[in-house]
Amino acid sequence: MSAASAPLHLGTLQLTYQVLALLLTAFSVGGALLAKGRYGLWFWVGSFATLALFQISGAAVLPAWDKNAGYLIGHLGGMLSSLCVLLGIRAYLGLTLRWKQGLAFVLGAGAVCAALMAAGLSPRMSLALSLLVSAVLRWQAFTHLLAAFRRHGGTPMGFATAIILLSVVSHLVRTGALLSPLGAGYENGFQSNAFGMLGLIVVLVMHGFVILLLVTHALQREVLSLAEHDSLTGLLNRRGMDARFERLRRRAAMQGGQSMSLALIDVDHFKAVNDRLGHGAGDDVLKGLGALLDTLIRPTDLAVRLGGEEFVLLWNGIQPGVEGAMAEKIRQAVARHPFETREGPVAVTVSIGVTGMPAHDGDLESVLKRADRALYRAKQDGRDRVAVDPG
Ligand SMILES: Nc1nc2c(ncn2[C@@H]2O[C@H](COP(=O)(O)OP(=O)(O)OP(=O)(O)O)[C@@H](O)[C@H]2O)c(=O)[nH]1
Repeated sequence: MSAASAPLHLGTLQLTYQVLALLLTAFSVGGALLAKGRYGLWFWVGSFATLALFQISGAAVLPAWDKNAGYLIGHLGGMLSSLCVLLGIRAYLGLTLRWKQGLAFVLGAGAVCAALMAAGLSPRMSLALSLLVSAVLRWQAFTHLLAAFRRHGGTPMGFATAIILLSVVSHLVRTGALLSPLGAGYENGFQSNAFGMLGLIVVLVMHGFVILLLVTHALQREVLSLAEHDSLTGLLNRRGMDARFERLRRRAAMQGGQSMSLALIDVDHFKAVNDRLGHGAGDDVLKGLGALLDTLIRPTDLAVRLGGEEFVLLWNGIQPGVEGAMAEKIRQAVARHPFETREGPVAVTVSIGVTGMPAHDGDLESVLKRADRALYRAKQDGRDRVAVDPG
């Protein structure tokens, strides 16, 4: 990492690298400010800044005092930068940071590097060790990203994962090269310094790409989530239900054809609530109903706001024939629940049309039609009741 810190003067190449590193730092600070510090971007900024600052001080300042300290500070900078990459990815994925353990690991490795050089071993060995430590930290970052990619997919996440893996490989290759006869000229040779600086620039550009890819991935997920959720209640909307239904149906079919049931829920005389208390209070009722329905289902079931005052519950993996009783429990829970609104508590009732379907031949359109037929009956029969369509 700190091949750049070897010469005691700032050559043209070195200056170019450091200007580039500072420009990239400024660029990512701007990006982080724009993104309001989300996605753990500050750690990425840290990774740039650490590399740049440590390289500059390692190359330009400390060697005048102690050449080995110059090397050491550069090697430490490389490891801290890799730690920033790991923390950035952990923050981005919402994992606990564990920065104290990371810092202790890096500082411990730094102490070993210092001891190696104090014992008369070449800075080459210290660099090799620090690159190995960086590879370990980056490998952890890679495993986190890979797990996230397996869960969520997405091309940008795939590329980001591949780039981090590439950076692990490049660190290992550099370690190998340093330990082989190829690394012999590390301390003095202009060529190996040039090679080292080129490596650093590649790492910085890689970091830049990973940031862009992760931000793209996060934005893509945000847009998809907005498109599939209802803004008032936060429940899935029709599009979100369509997207998940097929997956649920296939899973239920694979698990031995367990059946699914769909309940279509409609608030009774909702127009009267709006007319009496205003649209705002009506919205509060819908929000409260959405929240209540969400608490009444299992995490594997779906709660959906289909539109207006119409909701859907989709139960999967239930025994055939129990859907009527389940819908009745929902009806009673709604009737008992006072909904908090800006105009005070409001009580509403719901009518529910419910129907079951064998998982293997469920077709959402026809199931919805059957539930709608049952709902129509529940309304006709006087509301605040459940009607079952036998399918
Ligand atoms: N506050 C609010 N009202 C909505 C929203 N979407 C639809 N509505 C209202 O919901 C009411 C639905 O009225 P209707 O379809 O006549 O049904 P209802 O009054 O509930 O009567 P029944 O369903 O026959 O019991 C209409 O007044 C719509 O304006 C919404 O997002 N917020």
